[in-house]
Amino acid sequence: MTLAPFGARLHHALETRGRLCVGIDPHASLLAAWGLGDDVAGLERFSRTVVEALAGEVAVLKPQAAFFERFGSRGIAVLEQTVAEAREAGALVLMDAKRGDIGSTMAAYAETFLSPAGPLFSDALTVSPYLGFGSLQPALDLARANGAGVFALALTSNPEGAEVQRAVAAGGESVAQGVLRRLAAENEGAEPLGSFGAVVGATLTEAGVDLEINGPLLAPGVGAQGATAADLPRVFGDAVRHVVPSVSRDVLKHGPSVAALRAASARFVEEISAVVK
Ligand SMILES: O=C(O)c1cc(=O)[nH]c(=O)n1[C@@H]1O[C@H](COP(=O)(O)O)[C@@H](O)[C@H]1O
Repeated sequence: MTLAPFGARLHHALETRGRLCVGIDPHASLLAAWGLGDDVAGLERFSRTVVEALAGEVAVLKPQAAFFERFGSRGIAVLEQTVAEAREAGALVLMDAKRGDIGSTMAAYAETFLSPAGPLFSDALTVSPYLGFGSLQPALDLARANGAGVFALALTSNPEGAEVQRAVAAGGESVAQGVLRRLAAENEGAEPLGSFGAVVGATLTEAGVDLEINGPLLAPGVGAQGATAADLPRVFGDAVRHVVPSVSRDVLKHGPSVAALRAASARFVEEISAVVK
């Protein structure tokens, strides 16, 4: 089955389900708080509960691969199952694996996450452009061919990111602005929204870059990292209409109650809809 372009699928999901991405980040501390063991059985129960609670409700679920990989092959099996079940229930799955490497290796990462033949096929993948934006080409090409998307790190939510991302490259453009410019070129002409997004932290005091990339702007940092929905218009300006706020711990801490997880995510959707029209 050929999928419609990711940007169009995301646009539809945000319109119908509300503007929110919830991260599936099974921290050891959350497993303990949910009364689960810090083991594969705990991981599986945690992930299944989040999928049961939210995959039929929120636009995007974002499993953070590291929390599955730390259990080795059995953790990856849980990740495969999580992706499949979440997609089956109607959520778009954004695999948060932040991959980035020389082009020939990037092609293998792209095969892993962006080829429908693979067991980890996801609707989109986070990638790091810091081996040079051009090194991402195999992922961009495979995503485009398969109706998937890519989110490249532009201005991350952590304070350490600025030393690299705000650095001014030859020609006077910041490194982050260069990433955004290349994403805009990939999205040129796409309607209603391009498939190539940027990650821009909601925790920034100001963006200070041109965010008009005709693509989605994933905004982690809402909740546990201190940003709120009310910060979004200040950080994103007019481009706030393309923002996809992402929350992990501040939703997940309400589990294991399915009803409480749903209520928490619904509260975020409501708060966000009050500031992003
Ligand atoms: O790509 C990401 O999702 C990401 C980028 C970024 O700049 N900052 C950031 O926090 N993230 C991820 O977003 C999630 C944030 O989790 P919470 O702070 O618990 O909401 C984690 O999975 C991070 O790895």
